[in-house]
Amino acid sequence: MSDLNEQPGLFDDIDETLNNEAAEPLTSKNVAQDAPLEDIVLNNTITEVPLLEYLLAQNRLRVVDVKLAELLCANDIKQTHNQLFYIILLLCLSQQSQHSCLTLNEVDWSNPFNLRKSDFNKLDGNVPSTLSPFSDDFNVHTALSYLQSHESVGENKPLQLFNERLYFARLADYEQTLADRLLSMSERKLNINNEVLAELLNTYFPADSAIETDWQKVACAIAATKGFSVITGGPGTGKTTTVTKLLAILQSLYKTAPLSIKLVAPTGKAAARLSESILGAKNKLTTIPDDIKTLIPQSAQTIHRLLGVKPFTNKFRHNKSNPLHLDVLIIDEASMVDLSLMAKLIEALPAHARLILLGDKDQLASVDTGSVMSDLCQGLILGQTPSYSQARCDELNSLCFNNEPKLVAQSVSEFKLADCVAFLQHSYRFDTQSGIGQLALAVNTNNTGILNYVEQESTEGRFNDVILDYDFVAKPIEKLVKSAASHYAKYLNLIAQGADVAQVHAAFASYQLLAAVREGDYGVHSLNQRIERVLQQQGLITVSPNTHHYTGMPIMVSQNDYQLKLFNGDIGILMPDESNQLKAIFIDEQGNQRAFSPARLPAHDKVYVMTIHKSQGSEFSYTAMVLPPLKQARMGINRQLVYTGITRAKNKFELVADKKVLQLAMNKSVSRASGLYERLQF
Ligand SMILES: Nc1ncnc2c1ncn2[C@@H]1O[C@H](COP(=O)(O)OP(=O)(O)OP(=O)(O)O)[C@@H](O)[C@H]1O
Repeated sequence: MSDLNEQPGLFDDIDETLNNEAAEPLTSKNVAQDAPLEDIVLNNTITEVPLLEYLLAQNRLRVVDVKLAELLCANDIKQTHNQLFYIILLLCLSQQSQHSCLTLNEVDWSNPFNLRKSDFNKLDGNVPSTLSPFSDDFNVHTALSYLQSHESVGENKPLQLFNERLYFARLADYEQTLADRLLSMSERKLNINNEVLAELLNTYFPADSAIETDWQKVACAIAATKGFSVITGGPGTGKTTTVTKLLAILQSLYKTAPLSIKLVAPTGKAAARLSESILGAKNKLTTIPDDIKTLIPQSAQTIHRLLGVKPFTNKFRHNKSNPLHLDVLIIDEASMVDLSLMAKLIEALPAHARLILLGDKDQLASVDTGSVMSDLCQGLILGQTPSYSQARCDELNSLCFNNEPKLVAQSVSEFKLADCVAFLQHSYRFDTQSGIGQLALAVNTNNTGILNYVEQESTEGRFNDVILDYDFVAKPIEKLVKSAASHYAKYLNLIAQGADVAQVHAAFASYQLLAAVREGDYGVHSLNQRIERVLQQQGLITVSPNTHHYTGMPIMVSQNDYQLKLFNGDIGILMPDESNQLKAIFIDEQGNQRAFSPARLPAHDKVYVMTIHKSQGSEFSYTAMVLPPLKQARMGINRQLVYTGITRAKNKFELVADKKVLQLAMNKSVSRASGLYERLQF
């Protein structure tokens, strides 16, 4: 099965949820605190105890999972207890890897924990006699028949089945809520004058003979004619430009009663970036009349701020019974939004609202459970028309192309929302002359031909926006640390010169070193130390052994603090304030400066280097990325991770990696188990 057996904690931040959920109903994540192994009293029907002990000793399973499985199987009859117990453990494992469910027909029942017999050779004492606790003839049908008659499975029960998927009830409910609301939004009849809409589309997207199909125009037509839509595309394909034109079109259509539009993103950084991009697009788009421009908001906020966090709960001020006051909601960086947050957000929308999701379907999935964006974008292929129905093609051809049959139905889609999804396919930022764009394409499509081309062009100096350093033998890490220090010298010099906070922050954010892992020589911890040491040697910072904080230290908050309104992922820089007191100064998504004394800060880390996961939603003019050596890379490096890292770069990208690791990543695409798409099938 997919990546059920990966150990995420080793590589990424998936234990650090963006929305700090607490007090949720029963799941393996929140059922109880971990207890010592000896506290487990196993039901005497449990077989393969050495296997269980091995999984616990290897930290593959947690005691809390075992307790939960025991609890849910407490009343089972002897014959099924053992199997159900182990199935629930598999569900716990699946959820720890941020899957929404356990896909029963993908489980390898002969080796469900993906173990190697050779690993048992090193064991003393109780050696497992088998890789699987299930009998040889056990299969998905047996599993289903046991589960269907199980007292913990079903409506209003802790576990739920949907087709061949097993869920903790909470996640099944979120998925169903989301599917129902998206469908009803997409089916809502909108009162639009198609002639006026076609005219507006032609004004903002005049026919261009150089473009085969103007996908931006198609995207606008899709989003203007549906209550729910998705606009996806790679870096620089014009998502912000398109949505700005879309908002101009919508405000023109509803000129007599302007729409209340809200822009949100999952993190403060992403919201700040969206505000900046919308402002940039508004300034560039001279075809939008000024009276319409004033009706397009340019200030974005975080989803949490929009919903109104209730401190210390997992609840929001706005919900089904207290809906948001808005007509249109745009969610940028939607791939970062997890299932639970998306479901809560959708529930809080008033019945008449339109929802538009923006993002890159190929980026890393959300930190917490689910993969909503990629579920909704399943089946999109670069260079191909998405599977719109014939009726939708006719409608779009009439709105966008004066009835020219540019869009032709390819095949009948089984997906009920297929007509709501727009795919931007041409990058305006990274054309074929851009090494960054080509490298991102090579990785995203696992195309070694394009990779070879990028290598050749960058070696011969034709792609000067990409540096590929594969030379692991020559200890490139020294070079990388020195190079990072020389970049960071710029913002440190600005602090020394007393430059203003905005300038210092901008200089810091112009360069960022990303690492795929936390531990080891190529991990965040070690690299942070090394860069700090070089900066200290160069006299750019003064780190004293007695104080944890110093002038120039860049930090990233790692825990939400609702009181201070500082959130996981916020970046601050320590510098003296007007009264020469050392303060951590942050700039929020509205551009406001906020200073905190270091002692008051919530948990935070140094951030000369950040994980690729943490970099999602940000972009840096110069992005450097280091991947760990092959041995360490095998577990957690994948295509989505590397693609996300590359696409953070705006002007220059530097990769330090063993080429074999890059190839390994390109070959390994990961997906999360989810039933969202299935719930939206005809
Ligand atoms: N149709 C177009 N013709 C020419 N330039 C365009 C067009 N659409 C977008 N651009 C330009 O391409 C660049 C990227 O556009 P935009 O910021 O809208 O893309 P994006 O997909 O939102 O990018 P990001 O990767 O930052 O999310 C901008 O400079 C924009 O002005």
